[in-house]
Amino acid sequence: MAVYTDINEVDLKDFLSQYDAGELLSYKGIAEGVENTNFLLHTTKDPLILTLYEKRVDRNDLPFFLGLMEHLASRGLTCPLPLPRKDGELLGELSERPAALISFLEGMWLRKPEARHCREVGAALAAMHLAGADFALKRPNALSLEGWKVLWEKSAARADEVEKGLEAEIREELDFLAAHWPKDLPAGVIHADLFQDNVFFLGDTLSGLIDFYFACNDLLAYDVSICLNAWCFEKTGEYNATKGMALLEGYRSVRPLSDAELAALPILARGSALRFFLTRLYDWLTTPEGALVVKKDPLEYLGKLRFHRAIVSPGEYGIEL
Ligand SMILES: Nc1ncnc2c1ncn2[C@@H]1O[C@H](COP(=O)(O)OP(=O)(O)O)[C@@H](O)[C@H]1O
Ligand SMILES: N[C@@H](CCOP(=O)(O)O)C(=O)O
Repeated sequence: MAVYTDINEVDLKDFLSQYDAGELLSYKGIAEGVENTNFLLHTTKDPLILTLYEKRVDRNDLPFFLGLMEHLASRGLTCPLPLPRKDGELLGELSERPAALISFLEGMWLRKPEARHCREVGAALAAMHLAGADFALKRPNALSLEGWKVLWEKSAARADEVEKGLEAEIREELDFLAAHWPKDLPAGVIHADLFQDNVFFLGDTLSGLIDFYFACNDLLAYDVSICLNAWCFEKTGEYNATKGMALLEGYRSVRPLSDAELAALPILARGSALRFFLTRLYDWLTTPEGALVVKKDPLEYLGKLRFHRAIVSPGEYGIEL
C-alpha cells in the first residue's frame, strides 16, 4: 500500500480552495503505487487524483513531470492533465509535501495482458515518443549507468544474502554494460516505467498512460526494452515471443526502429532489467518490515537479465529482421 502521508479534510479543503476544483465531497487513499501518496477525490466537479510527492522524488524535477503531462496531453496523448491553481501554479503544498491535482483517467490496468494489448502498448509508447519530441524541458536519466553504480554500491555488500554469487555477477554485468552501452541511437523523452500498472484499458482499448514520475531524456529504444521486460514475460519467467512481436510491431507501426536500434535491443534490455533489479534489490534490503508498501521481487528481474544475456540475435525477441 502506498499512502505514506496522511491528510485530513480540513487541510484538504483549504488546499482545494486554491483551485477551481469544486467543493470536496469525499476522498480516499489509493493502495496501489510505490513512489508517492495518491488520493482519489470526489468533488462537486470532476473526480481528481491528489498526489503528494514523497522523498524519492526531487522537487526540482516536478516542473518537468507536470509540464510533460501538459505537453503530451496538448499533443493528443491520453494522460492525466495537471490542474493549475488559481494563481496558475501547477504545484502546491499539503501536509508538508509538494502536492498536485491531476485529472482522473478512466480505465483499469491489466493483470493478464495478451498479445493484442502488447501491440497497443507498443503503439502508445511510440506515440508518446513522437509527442515528446518538441518538449522544451530536459531531465537526464538519473537511473542510467552512473545511477546504477550508486544504487549498487548501497546494496552490494548484502547482495549474496539474496542469492549466492550475486555480488560478483552484478559487478561483472555493470562493467560489461559500461563498456558496451550504445551512445549514438535516437534519444528523446521516455516514460521509463511503462509497466502494466501504468497503462489503463477500457475493455480491450488502451485508454491512457499514467505515472510519468521517472520520465527523462534517454534512448528511445531503451524505453522499448523496458516495455519488453515489463509486458512480454510470463509469470513463470519465460519470454513470450508472440507478445514481444506484437509489442514491437505496434511500436514500429507508429515509429520505425532503425537497424541499429534493433541490434542494440539485447544490451538495452540487459540494462533495463538491471535497472529494475537494482531498485527492487535496494528496496528489498532496506524497507522495514510492516512498511505500508508492497516490496517487489528483485529476482524476477535477475531472471530477465540472464535471459537477455543469452540472446544471440534480436530476432529471438520475435522481430522480423
Ligand atoms: N490520473 C489517474 N487517474 C486514475 N487513477 C490514477 C491516476 N493516477 C494514479 N492513479 C491510481 O493511483 C495508483 C498509483 O499511481 P502511480 O502514479 O502509479 O503511483 P506511484 O508513482 O506511487 O507508483 C494507480 O495504480 C492508479 O490506481
Ligand atoms: N515499476 C517498478 C516500480 C515502480 O512502481 P510504480 O508503481 O511507480 O509503477 C517496478 O516494477 O520495479
